[in-house]
Amino acid sequence: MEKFFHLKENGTTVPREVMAGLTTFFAMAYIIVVNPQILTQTGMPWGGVFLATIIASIIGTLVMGLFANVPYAQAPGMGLNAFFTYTVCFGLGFTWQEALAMVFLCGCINILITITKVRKMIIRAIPEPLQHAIGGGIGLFVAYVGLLNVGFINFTTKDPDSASHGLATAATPGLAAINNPTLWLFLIGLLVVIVLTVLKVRGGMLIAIIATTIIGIPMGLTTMSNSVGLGEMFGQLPTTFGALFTGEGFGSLFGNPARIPLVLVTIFAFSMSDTFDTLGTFIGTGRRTGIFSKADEESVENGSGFKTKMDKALFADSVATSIGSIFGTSNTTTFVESSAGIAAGGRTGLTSVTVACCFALSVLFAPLVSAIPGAATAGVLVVVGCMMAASLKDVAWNDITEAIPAFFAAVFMAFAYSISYGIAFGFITYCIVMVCKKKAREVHPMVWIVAALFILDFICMAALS
Ligand SMILES: Nc1nc2[nH]cnc2c(=O)[nH]1
Repeated sequence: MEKFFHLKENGTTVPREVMAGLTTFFAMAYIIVVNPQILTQTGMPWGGVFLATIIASIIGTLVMGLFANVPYAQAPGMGLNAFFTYTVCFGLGFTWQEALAMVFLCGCINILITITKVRKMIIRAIPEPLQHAIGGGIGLFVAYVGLLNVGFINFTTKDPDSASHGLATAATPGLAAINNPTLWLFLIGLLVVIVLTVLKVRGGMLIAIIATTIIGIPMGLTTMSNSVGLGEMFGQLPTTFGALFTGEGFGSLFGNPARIPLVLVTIFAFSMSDTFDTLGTFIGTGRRTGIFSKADEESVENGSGFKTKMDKALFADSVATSIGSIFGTSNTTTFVESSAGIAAGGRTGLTSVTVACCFALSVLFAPLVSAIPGAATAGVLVVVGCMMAASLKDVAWNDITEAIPAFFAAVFMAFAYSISYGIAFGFITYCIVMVCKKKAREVHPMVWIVAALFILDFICMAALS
């Protein structure tokens, strides 16, 4: 164990890693039920997506732990499963088999830009203040994921008459009325995790999740209502497994030449979002905790192959998407919830292996795992977000030229509910600021390229919508 994971060298122990793994798993276990809820709207079978979600998470997380030896867990991401269902299938009219084929190609592009070190070159090119802003912004994003999951922040639909007055008709965000048991349980959980964190109780996050789940029993919130038979689940897996390679997947995707530009633009949008989601997660969580050192990030030209932790972690992330799509799920990505386990002391791949074991057990204990209410984990995500927001202190906020790109990167991440779009706005405004300062030449070519690609992405998305 010691030899494989280098626990001493990373200043950690087996119990700490296992505790961190459990913390990360409980913080992200909701994806096991939420991902099927979203993807089945496209017509995919529940049991098949449920198993695909777990299998993709196990494989992706194991590769991360055993190959890269870093404490990150992977699962199908919430941003991209919504994009898969609502934009690609509902909006653009692709079938779920065709959408899976595009996710597979997006995974292949990820692998290509990882082995050619393009992803790492992008990381290196990001100016330091933007890196801090991305780290802090991920904190805002994590906290927002928690608040939205539990409905503490909700959206009230505006009066449709607003349109006739030239006003936006979309929903207005606001604080929910605290008049239901879910929000009471969330506040209890938040209180528990704040107290345990401030008192520096070891395993405080995990204790908070378990305690809140137990408190939820008499409140009727910790229930096993999501149970499905194992036989039923395995019976449905063949419907999703390999569906992308059939005539309904790749066969039909490239069968109509008139639709190929649309297919290419959609794959491009998938890839931009997936790539920058991961970069943001690694930069945001890995730097401050020392999981990835600066030297690790900078070693890009010094070697070929996968020599550093960062190279291996990026590779682990890139293979998971294609593997997940073969089993039947949208893009698998490195979860920001891994930061809960990192905050609990996780530093090596043993944390990830623990998460992967929990995912494997969750097939057998599906009703039990799905019984953990969102209200029990949301408080942990808010406090983890608060810890990660510390990176914002390294931005020189009184220098407006640094503050503008940093603000856009950090705050848009939460406003747009997308790590990638936060990074997009950070890059674009950074280029604008540098041009105004007559320092355009100092901008790394990679930053120009990425900013231009994001603008192209926004134009394509606007044209398609
Ligand atoms: N990085 C990341 N973490 C997540 N956790 C839940 N959904 C996501 C996602 O889309 N990206």
